[in-house]
Amino acid sequence: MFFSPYSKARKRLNQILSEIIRERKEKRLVEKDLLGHLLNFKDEKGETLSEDQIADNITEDQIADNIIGILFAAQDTTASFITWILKFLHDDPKLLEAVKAEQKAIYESNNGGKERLTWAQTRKMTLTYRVLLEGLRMASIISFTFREAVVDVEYKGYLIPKGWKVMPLFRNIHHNPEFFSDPHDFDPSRFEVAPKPNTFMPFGNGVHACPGNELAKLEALILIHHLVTKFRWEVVGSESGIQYGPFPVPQQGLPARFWKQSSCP
Ligand code: HEM
Repeated sequence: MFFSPYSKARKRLNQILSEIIRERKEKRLVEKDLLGHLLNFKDEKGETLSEDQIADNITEDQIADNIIGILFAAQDTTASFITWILKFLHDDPKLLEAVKAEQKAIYESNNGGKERLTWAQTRKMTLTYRVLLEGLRMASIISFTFREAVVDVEYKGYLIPKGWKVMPLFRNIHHNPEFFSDPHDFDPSRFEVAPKPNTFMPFGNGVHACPGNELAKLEALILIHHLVTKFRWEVVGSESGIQYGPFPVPQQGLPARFWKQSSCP
């Protein structure tokens, strides 16, 4: 059961958050972060989520729940995504060289990294961006989601009655050769052409699509920029296969050694 260590960690996170909430309330601290927004949220009657004395614990639990939900949604997904990108680049030295060349040109135009990487530059990382999209397709970090049919739906001759749960399998869609030729090959060039609508949904779709979509890709672009311009890395003892915990990562993780460019052997 992969849930038990998570339950323990969750309890600990709940405690940490309760302490932070208590401290902020005692000191009347108004922070502008997510917790601050939830603590100071006012409904249409002007009441905050945590003002209601009777339901105080419930609302605090709900606030903690939301924070932990976002930590969970944001942290391990992005870590898993970046791990796969490093593996795919490591496994394809030619592609890695091409990505390095793209990033080196930006690095040089920033006076050898002395000036900061800009937002505009992150918008021009064409090849690196395609590597990210292909990584998201191949790894399909979130393999599926749940929805409920709110009305009777007829789909390809089948009736999905109102109230039935539906489970779209992103991984299967992303690995379907009808939509992506040779789907098990890592080939960023396939994204030179936009995929057909609703065939590429690494961040889901509709009202509950991932709000962290752009943030996760931006983090990966920034990390790759610094990594390939300043470091070299070598995977040690890589094994083929996928391990779920619950998000997919390469079997046994991706043990790797990193060197700063100046001290490369
Ligand atoms: C590579 C990284 C990420 C992947 C692959 C990913 C993927 C997804 C997917 C597939 C969903 C479900 C959408 C649906 O059911 O249709 C989702 C939901 C969500 N994600 Fe992400 N996500 C990533 C990073 C992030 C980050 C960085 C954040 C926050 C900073 C975040 C916050 C959320 C939240 C709050 C939801 C729930 C949205 C809702 O139910 O309305 N995710 N994500």
